Amino acid sequence: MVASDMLHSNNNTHVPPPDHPVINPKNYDDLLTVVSAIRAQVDVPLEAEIGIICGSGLGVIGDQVENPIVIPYSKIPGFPVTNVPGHKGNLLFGTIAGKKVVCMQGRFHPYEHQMNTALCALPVRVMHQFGIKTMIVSNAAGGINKNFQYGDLMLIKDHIFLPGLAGHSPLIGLKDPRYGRLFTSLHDAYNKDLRNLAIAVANAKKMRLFEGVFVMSGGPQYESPAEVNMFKTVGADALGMSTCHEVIVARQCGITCLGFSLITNIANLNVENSVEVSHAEVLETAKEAGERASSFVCDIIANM
Ligand SMILES: O=P(O)(O)O[C@@H]1C[C@H](O)[C@@H](CO)O1
Ligand SMILES: Nc1nc2[nH]cnc2c(=O)[nH]1
Repeated sequence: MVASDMLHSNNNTHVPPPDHPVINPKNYDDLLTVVSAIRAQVDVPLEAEIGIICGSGLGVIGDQVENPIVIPYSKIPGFPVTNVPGHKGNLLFGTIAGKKVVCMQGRFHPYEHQMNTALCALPVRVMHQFGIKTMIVSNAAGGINKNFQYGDLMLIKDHIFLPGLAGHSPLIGLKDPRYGRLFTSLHDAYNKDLRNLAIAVANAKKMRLFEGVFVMSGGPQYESPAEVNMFKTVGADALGMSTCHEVIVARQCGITCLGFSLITNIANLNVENSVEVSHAEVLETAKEAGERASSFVCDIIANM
């Protein structure tokens, strides 16, 4: 086993104390307590207009934040922590291209937290409390579309949220009206104007950029070839283990979303010549493509 494949022997520097209790994500007052705890960490007012979520190995996007205030997740009472290699576990406040941003340098995956998608999407609600109106979300994904190559970027135009369809929606059980509409519409989950802006930016940079449908499975195992074929049949172009629950919560909060996948591996479609998929490979591709992805995000923000 490669070191970076080991889930609990990781490169995170912020290991939480063992008694780090996590809040109830379905209690709105608990959310406000977390927000107050974050505000209490610094003596300057914290606010942001754009939220960013960095996918596996894409923490380099966070390195673009200027004059960052860095708050480790482990220092935020009630906040979950991540143990997945390639996710640093910091909340950053600062600017990109003169715009105020808050960046999650590392996310929470439902497979790490007993499929508690509401808890994993909690940071989106936190970022909303700090004022974000727009969210840029990224992930590392396996490519299904036959045109994809390692390191390609795919704008997410729509999603298939398999855990959500199977009863793991982050909106289940929310009773407090302050959360917003329970029956959230996903008709424009990945905003068309923002996608058009991203396409214009990619064209100006002469970058390869695709648009496609992202499917989220529960993980943490990668998909079997038969499963990949099933997802291909229903119209998916790329496969991951995150993002959909975050975007759903963002839409409930009224946040406009832009999402993209970095194609870190090619998903196996043929059982007879399938190859091993590993998180080490995912991180390796993300490392190679990270600078391109972060420059793309910065240019989008500059043009917003
Ligand atoms: O945080 P993301 O969704 O980018 O992470 C992907 C999905 C799994 O956590 C991991 C698999 O290699 O990368
Ligand atoms: N589900 C899933 N997530 C990924 N993240 C990076 N690659 C993959 C993949 O092939 N499948």
